[in-house]
Amino acid sequence: MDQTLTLHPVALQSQQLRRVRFAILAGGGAHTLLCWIALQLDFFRGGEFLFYSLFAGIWAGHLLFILFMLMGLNRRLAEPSMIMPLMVWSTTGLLITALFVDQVRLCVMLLFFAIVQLGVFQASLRQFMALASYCVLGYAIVLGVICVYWPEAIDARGEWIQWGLFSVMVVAAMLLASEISTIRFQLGRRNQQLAEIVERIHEMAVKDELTGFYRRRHAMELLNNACGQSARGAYQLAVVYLDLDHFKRTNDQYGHRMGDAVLQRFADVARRHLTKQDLAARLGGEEFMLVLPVTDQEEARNLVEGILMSMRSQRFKDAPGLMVTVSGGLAMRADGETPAQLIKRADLALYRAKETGRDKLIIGETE
Ligand SMILES: Nc1nc2c(ncn2[C@@H]2O[C@H](COP(=O)(O)OP(=O)(O)OP(=O)(O)O)[C@@H](O)[C@H]2O)c(=O)[nH]1
Repeated sequence: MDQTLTLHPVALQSQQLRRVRFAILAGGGAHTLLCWIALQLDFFRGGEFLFYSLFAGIWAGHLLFILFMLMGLNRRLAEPSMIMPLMVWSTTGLLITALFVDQVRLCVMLLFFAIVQLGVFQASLRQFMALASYCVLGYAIVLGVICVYWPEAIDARGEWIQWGLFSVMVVAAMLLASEISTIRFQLGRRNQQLAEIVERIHEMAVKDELTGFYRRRHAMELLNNACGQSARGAYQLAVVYLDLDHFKRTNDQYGHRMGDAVLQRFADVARRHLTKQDLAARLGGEEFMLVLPVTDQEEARNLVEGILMSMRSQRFKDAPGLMVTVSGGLAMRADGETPAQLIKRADLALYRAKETGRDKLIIGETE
């Protein structure tokens, strides 16, 4: 029965994915170029074969990520931009190559800051911390391995000093990321509050406060849509006008507040009989409209008779003698019939129900 407004951020997501794909290509390209220059300058221990084998593996990983995105498989993931796996993979690429580029190791490791900026607006602070720890520890392990296996290739003291500097820079970057993360969190909360306010204003504009049913104007728009869908053969459509009997008497005898309670009780009872596809509106005072997509007239009649019967059996604690009945007029949408004609027939049927004794449902005839 509820119509909710949902914002579908598909465009935003695809823009984000394009950005990620570009970052993979640009970042991967910069990393490859830097190591290739190192290779040309004879700084790449292991030579050409190792260089090409390593980068074939790294690029295979990058291209797998891109392929995964192009095939749309990432949309099934909780985090479609796959920022965290991507950052971990790219950092791993840096660490592996850092093992072989002796003179420009720090330059290669500095590319980590380019990797971090990829997730600056998406990853959480905890994710950043985990990635930073992985990178700093990984860098330390790389240096440890070199010290053990190729001690002659490096100046260990100088390398550890560089590692210390790098670690300090990473901590500073994490503090900045934490600031950004806090701002992002506050903005997110503000956005959430705004969305809730907009939702509430929308609810107030389209829904009646007392019963929670749609107001007349919005209900007529929804009825137009439902008529269109019914005309395209989606379903048969029943429009029902319902009116509480002798409601003025209820107000006069038991007071306006009791009258309000009766209206709310009617709404609760009707709601229990309706499904998500049905639409209920308060047209004004004690007059209501139901729009029911059904398979046939019988289904609609049974549903409305159920509401009428339930209302008959309602009792009110503050007004023990009060019995509330409801009259109704039902019209099935005929081929080519406009919403206005359909409403008119339902209203006429309601009028006849009132004229012929109330507490009953009359089916409107087709013209
Ligand atoms: N308590 C309450 N009463 C309302 C509200 N809106 C309209 N009414 C009252 O509903 C009553 C409607 O009375 P009528 O139109 O004469 O209809 P009725 O007494 O139900 O008579 P029939 O429809 O012919 O059975 C009026 O007394 C209105 O003041 C509301 O929101 N709350």
